[in-house]
Amino acid sequence: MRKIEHLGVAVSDLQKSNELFRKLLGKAHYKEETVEGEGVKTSFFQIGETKIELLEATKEDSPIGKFLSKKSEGIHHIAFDVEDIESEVRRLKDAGFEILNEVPKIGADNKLVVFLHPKSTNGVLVELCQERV
Ligand SMILES: CC[C@H](C(=O)O)C(=O)SCCNC(=O)CCNC(=O)[C@H](O)C(C)(C)COP(=O)(O)OP(=O)(O)OC[C@H]1O[C@@H](n2cnc3c(N)ncnc32)[C@H](O)[C@@H]1OP(=O)(O)O
Ligand SMILES: [Co+2]
Repeated sequence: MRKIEHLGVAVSDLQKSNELFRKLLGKAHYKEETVEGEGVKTSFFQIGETKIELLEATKEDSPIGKFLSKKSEGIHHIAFDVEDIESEVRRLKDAGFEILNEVPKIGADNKLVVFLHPKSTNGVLVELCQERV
């Protein structure tokens, strides 16, 4: 793990939250991107070395849709930047963490991503991100 890549925040209305975070952070988001496979539309704010990723569900039956139906808006996951996602998956699996998708999938912001189940990470949904070349 090289650094915190982003903090994922689940929101109900991406445009409203873009404006709120623009006021909060004093700068606008640098991109919006929909990840069809995840049923999510994202918006990214760069803050120093790390980012805030706002996440709005594009369909009810999606991780963010389910999260918002059971909980409220707020912090959804923490993402770590890794150099070699496949070796990190092997290391973490050997260390007893539950990997949700052993095969990395395409994420937002030009990344390959893997998620760990929160029940094996003290209740924190963890995402691993590797820059796609
Ligand atoms: C990839 C695009 C983008 C990127 O950065 O590139 C993203 O980050 S997309 C983010 C959205 N995608 C995901 O989150 C994929 C991984 N998530 C999942 O597979 C599910 O959401 C999962 C397995 C974490 C939860 O599934 P589900 O909601 O169907 O199950 P439950 O509601 O029964 O939850 C089980 C258990 O986990 C707790 N939970 C659920 N979500 C979270 C969370 N975000 N943080 C912490 N804990 C969470 C939930 O409370 C249940 O706990 P329990 O004690 O059993 O009540
Ligand atoms: Co993320």
